[in-house]
Amino acid sequence: MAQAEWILSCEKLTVDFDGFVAVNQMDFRLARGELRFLIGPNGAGKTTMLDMICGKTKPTSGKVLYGGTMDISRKKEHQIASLGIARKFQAPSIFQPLSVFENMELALKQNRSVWASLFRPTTSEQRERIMAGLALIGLDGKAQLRAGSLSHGEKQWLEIGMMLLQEPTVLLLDEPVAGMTDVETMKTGELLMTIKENCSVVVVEHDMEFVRAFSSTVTVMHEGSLLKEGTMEDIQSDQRVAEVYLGQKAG
Ligand SMILES: Nc1ncnc2c1ncn2[C@@H]1O[C@H](COP(=O)(O)OP(=O)(O)OP(=O)(O)O)[C@@H](O)[C@H]1O
Repeated sequence: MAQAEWILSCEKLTVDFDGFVAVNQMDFRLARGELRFLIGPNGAGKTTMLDMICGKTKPTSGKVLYGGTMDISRKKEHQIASLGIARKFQAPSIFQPLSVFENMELALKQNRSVWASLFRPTTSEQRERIMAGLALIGLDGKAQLRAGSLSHGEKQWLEIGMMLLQEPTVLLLDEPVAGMTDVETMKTGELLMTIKENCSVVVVEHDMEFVRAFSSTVTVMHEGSLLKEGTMEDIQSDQRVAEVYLGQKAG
């Protein structure tokens, strides 16, 4: 694949936390329009990889190329976010007392202060974008409900919907289905399959049923390094993966 087709390419990415090498010479490439799952046992370095991509943690060495050419590994977190790399953490950061619609309004006007944007009238074009976003995440029928009254899964979807209003190019998700019901988990997978048409997605995940159902390529990390990359079938039939990860889970 030509370099420009990789929306992200991490090359020999390494971070050393005072002598503890959490990620070690990690190569990771993400194609445009791809939904990639990043798995591995606890402490493998998955979250740290996302932290380095979004600028929360600075790599000790190696680089992250965005769009094939731009080295973003020394850029600040807000600069990386404004380039279109969005990071969602496990706990949803929504405004519980506000309605679902108001949360979306705030996200749309994110570059202004919370109070200023609340009192600025929403245009009909913005209203349409919000309703289209709510339809995508399945919350169009709940626009006027208080966000705090939503189920755990619905809150996660709302946060994803809010992030999508910023039209990111890459979405980084850390265990998005943790704590969800089976039905919510499947709906989330379907949502991600739709999202990836316009935005590449990286999902750090422990839920193997979820990964099996929605993955094409899976990246396995172990002790900070790449252990294996391939389809779920490739991963499951790999002896080393069984030993370090699936074997650990099974036994
Ligand atoms: N800021 C830090 N300082 C020191 N050590 C850190 C720091 N951040 C992470 N680590 C260590 O780096 C290793 C990798 O952590 P990381 O959270 O990336 O793993 P993970 O694969 O996401 O694990 P889990 O699946 O349990 O979330 C762990 O041993 C962790 O304790």
